Amino acid sequence: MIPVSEALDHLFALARPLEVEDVPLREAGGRVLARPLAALRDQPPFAASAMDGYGVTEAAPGLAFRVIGEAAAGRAFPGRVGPGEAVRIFTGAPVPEGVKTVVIQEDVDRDGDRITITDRLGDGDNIRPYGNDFRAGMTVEAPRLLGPQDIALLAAMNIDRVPVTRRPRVALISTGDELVMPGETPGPDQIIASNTFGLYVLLQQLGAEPRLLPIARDNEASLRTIFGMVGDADLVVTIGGASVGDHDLVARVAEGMGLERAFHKVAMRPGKPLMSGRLAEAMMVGLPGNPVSAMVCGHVFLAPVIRTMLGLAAAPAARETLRLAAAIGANGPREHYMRARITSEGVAVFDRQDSALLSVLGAADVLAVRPPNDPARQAGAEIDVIRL
Ligand SMILES: Nc1nc2c(c(=O)[nH]1)N[C@H]1C(S)=C(S)[C@@H](COP(=O)(O)OP(=O)(O)OC[C@H]3O[C@@H](n4cnc5c(N)ncnc54)[C@H](O)[C@@H]3O)O[C@H]1N2
Ligand code: MOO
Repeated sequence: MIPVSEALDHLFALARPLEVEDVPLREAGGRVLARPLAALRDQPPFAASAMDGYGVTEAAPGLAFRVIGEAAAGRAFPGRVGPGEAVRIFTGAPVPEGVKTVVIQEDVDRDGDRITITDRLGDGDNIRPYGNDFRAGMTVEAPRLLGPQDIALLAAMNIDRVPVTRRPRVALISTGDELVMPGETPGPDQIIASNTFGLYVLLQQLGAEPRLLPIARDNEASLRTIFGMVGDADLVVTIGGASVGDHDLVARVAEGMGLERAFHKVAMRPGKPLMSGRLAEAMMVGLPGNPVSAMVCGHVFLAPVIRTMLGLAAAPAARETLRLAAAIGANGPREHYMRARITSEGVAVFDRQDSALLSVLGAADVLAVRPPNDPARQAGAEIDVIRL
């Protein structure tokens, strides 16, 4: 058994960053920017009014002006504004030549084409200077996971196609005679393939392209057949059959098909029988079958692997340090990822930690991480958590 950190090092060495593809801007959300992008223009491309009001050469309570025209967003006032003159102006409009300040309309009395500034004058000139948001050439750096705000910025920079890292293709193989798909009618000794679907969605959320392969049965021929269907997957993930039982055949069959194994068994709870290696062009990760073990390994190992393939920094799942809501007992020799919930009192670790309990995992919002041989802890003690 190797420690979690060593397993992650092996996984990072196996995970290859994928190639770059260009996508239309609106499809770039949730993708990883692969190369820096530079703004193609200045923003705003003219000094712009920040308010609805009147553009004037100077402003003070009591000053009066004659309104000589209008400037709206997308329709500039063509002339120059001189002393005693005002231009009706709207938010986003180019500020005409000569205008030094925009007086908001709430601070003005209007009578026909005459305005008089009242004594309620606010601060500032209400003018956004030319290029004060960004200038042409300003860059958005890569790698970067693009969110809605980034897309808005890239659009303003007039970028319509975005170089992103290709989505990793992940083949998901469930194994076991006992499994049927959700919606099917299980026999009396069968259960529903559940973590398969949890992992599918996790992978999707990570920016991968998961593919569900048919369930492999607990015999070598069936496993070989399904392994033969992984096609051009970058990552092959098996679920179950990873342990030491007579029907746990994944390692043997994968090795028969050329798996160069990097490790098998990690000193963690749950997730001990994890394995990984290289299988022809793909990377393979064999997850334990227990539903919580598979999902925990998804967060602890698959998520960092997918991020690495997407070109993001090879780093373990992010942790935060919080405080325990109640005392917990000593930990054993394996790093323990305990299902827990954040409450107003702190991190409440659930009593029931069996790795088959999806209902408990469903009620959890964090994994509380206990180092190997961590002594008993009192309420209020610090504890690291990984958000689910
Ligand atoms: N003698 C030992 N027995 C076990 C050990 C051990 O070290 N020595 N390790 C235990 C640990 S830890 C785990 S975790 C499990 C993992 O076993 P496998 O990876 O071989 O998984 P299976 O035996 O195939 O299944 C375990 C459990 O999970 C259910 N399962 C499997 N796939 C799915 C799925 N896609 N969706 C829902 N449920 C699934 C399966 O029916 C079993 O109940 O081994 C321990 N045993
Ligand atoms: O991964 Mo196993 O759950 O440690 O029960």
